[in-house]
Amino acid sequence: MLERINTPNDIKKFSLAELEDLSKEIRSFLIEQISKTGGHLASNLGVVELTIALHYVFDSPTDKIIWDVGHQSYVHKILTGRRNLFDRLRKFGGLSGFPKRNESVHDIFETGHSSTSISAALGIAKSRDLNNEKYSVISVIGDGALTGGMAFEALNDAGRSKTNLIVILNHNEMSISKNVGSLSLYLSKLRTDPNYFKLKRDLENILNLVPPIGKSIHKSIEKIKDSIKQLFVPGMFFEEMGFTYLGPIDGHDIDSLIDVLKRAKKMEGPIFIHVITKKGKGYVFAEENPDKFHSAAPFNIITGEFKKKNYDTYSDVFGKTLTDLATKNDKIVAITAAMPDGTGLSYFAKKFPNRFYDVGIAEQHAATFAAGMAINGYKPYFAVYSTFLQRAFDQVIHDICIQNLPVVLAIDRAGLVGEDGETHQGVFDVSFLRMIPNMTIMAPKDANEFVEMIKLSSMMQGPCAIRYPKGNAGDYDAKRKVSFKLGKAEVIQEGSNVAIFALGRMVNVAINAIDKLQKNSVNPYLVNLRFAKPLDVETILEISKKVDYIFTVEDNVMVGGVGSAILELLSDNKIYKKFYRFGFPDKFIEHGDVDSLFKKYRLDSDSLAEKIIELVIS
Ligand SMILES: Cc1ncc(C[n+]2csc(CCOP(=O)(O)OP(=O)(O)O)c2C)c(N)n1
Ligand SMILES: CC(=O)[C@@H](O)[C@H](O)COP(=O)(O)O
Ligand SMILES: [Mg+2]
Repeated sequence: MLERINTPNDIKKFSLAELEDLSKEIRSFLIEQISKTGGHLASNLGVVELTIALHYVFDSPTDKIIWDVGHQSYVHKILTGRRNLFDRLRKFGGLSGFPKRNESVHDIFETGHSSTSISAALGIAKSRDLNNEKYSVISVIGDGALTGGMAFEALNDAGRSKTNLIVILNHNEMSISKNVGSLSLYLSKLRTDPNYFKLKRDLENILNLVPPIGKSIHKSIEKIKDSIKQLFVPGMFFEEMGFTYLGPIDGHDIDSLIDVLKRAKKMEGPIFIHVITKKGKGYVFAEENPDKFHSAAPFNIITGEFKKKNYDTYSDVFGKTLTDLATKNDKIVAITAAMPDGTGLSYFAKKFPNRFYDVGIAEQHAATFAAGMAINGYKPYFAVYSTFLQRAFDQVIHDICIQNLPVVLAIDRAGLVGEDGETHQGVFDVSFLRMIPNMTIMAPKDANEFVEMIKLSSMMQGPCAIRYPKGNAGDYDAKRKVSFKLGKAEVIQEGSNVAIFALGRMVNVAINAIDKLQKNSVNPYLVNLRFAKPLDVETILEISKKVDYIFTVEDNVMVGGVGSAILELLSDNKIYKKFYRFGFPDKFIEHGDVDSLFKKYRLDSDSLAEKIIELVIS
């Protein structure tokens, strides 16, 4: 059947049985493809029927479907003519794993970070009304994404707006890990108690039988109705917020889904549809371990096994080291915004469940929550992906740094993350943290240094950030002591005439360029900066005075990065040398494997050496 689908119109004449067959075919296709490429399998398996029903009932792209986070948009991509591109899903130059407007007219709004879809949908709906146009606008949001503050801000605004808008909650009780929070408990209550739904219908029928006798009596009856509803009716929270609540609906029953979507399409005002799904549906290993198949590496379909990982990632090193430190320091607490596994904090959570906090997809709250704990004498570590820390920019300034609180930002996935692309590359943190007073920023060149940085951070009296990359941390010995001091760089190699100042992961890129440089008679000083703030002013100035050429290397955007910081320092000290910055340009970095991207942006060792040779020799 898939062969016959090139646009959503192609499914509109299908019978229910054909739609059900189609859902099976799509599931097999997803499992087959993602087992080879990797990708967000479990979330997509969970929305197969919902996506089919949406495209069956609505007319995309006239009707606008907006996917929150967008990691579950693969089925939508299959139905909108992109099936043949799945061999290159998330590969360099291939199909994106998220909605992209330049990929298809059916991708209405670009996403990647969570909890934005209701705001975007409301904006589109409001502007549609200003234009006197008629079409449906639908936001599809997961229960995990619904824990994000923006989603509440948007519900709050949309509910009183009376605007025609449909919000579909895809409720599977999972974020990446088990979903958390009181709203999640409330939703689960609605999901698991079938009496609620029946009671709602019965109650409404009974209450509607009460005849409106006289204006004031009518008012009193309405009040009584409201109080009774308040006590018993499911979805009352959403109803009270101004939405018409429909549900809960079995999200794997296409017939019911089509029915409810058709009803919603005809209704006025904001509608909230509560759809119950199973994350990983239809693939036993993903159903049993939805977290492992959330952002899955390639796997064996028959056994459900991933290639064995025989190394520690930086996240593992972080999780293990912090757990170690916390055994000796009972003030250490750990915070995540819905990423306990990705950040390595699951080690900590297992050993210290009472000192571990998963606050949901709520980075802003997490940062200020950390500040609150610090006020009371605790030492909070907020472990967060670089890209998601962007959400908490003001909280870092206003709640942590102004009060100079000893919160540690453990910034995972700093620099390129690769396959997730523009929305996820962690290439801005040095720039946006560097300008904040009181902030210290470190970046390790390897795991041994990383362990020292974590230890140092546990003793710091003010805010600090450690940024480290995704992936293999290489060999390390947690017990090996690295000579290390706050604000001091490491001079790896003495040289003449040329200096290279490199930060974090890029130090090794520079080390690997040395051979080629020396073969071409370029003998540089090589400095591992370790600190992007405060800079090691003494070492940088001393070496800079001795050379004619200065190169800085970082895996951050060049705008405002550590290269800019050194340039400012030299200028302030009236040292004017030939200066060249290696880093990411002033553009968003697309998806692809990290090696290809480093090559494209000429940040691999060969490109580095070639450029330096070109500038110094010619
Ligand atoms: C601001 C932000 N923080 C964290 C993430 C990482 N993240 C991606 S998907 C996800 C869980 C989403 O859960 P849900 O919305 O319920 O979708 P499901 O995968 O269950 O279908 C998380 C935490 C993100 N994309 N954006
Ligand atoms: C969609 C999203 O934001 C996450 O699922 C992210 O893709 C996870 O990235 P990692 O695979 O690096 O943990
Ligand atoms: Mg979910």
